[in-house]
Amino acid sequence: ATPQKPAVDKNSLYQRLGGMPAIETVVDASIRHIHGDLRINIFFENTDIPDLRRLLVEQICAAAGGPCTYTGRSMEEAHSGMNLTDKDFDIFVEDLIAAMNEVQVPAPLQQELLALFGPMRPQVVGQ
Ligand code: HEM
Repeated sequence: ATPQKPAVDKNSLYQRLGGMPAIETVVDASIRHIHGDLRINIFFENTDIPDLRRLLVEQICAAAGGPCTYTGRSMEEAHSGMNLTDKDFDIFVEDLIAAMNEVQVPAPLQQELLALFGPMRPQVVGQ
């Protein structure tokens, strides 16, 4: 019989990161770093953080090849009216890296994750 296709590719970034628990750990640490960062935390003052957490987990899980569907808004819509700059984006990425270092994501996997989000810069900045 033909083996059934697995729902989640065993070699996906999702699997190599450590699945859902690992993604939740990364998102929680990232939110902590961003929230503690006086340079950008003002943007989040009216944000429902549990909501943002859920959407970030979905988005990273889906982008990494995991069994999730992102149910949030487009990046343009989510960041519209914020007028984010390249500098803001760089600070955000800096906080993500600090978070991934803290929870000990191996450097090569960090690079893979950042490669998924780097290309979103034009959809996030200047909206
Ligand atoms: C690639 C980089 C980024 C990704 C992947 C990302 C992802 C997201 C996601 C998934 C949401 C929720 C969408 C929704 O509400 O439907 C969101 C919202 C938000 N993002 Fe980002 N984001 C990025 C960069 C940034 C940066 C650089 C800032 C500010 C420095 C920022 C500030 C915010 C804020 C304040 C919200 C909440 C909006 C609200 O309260 O309605 N984001 N982001």
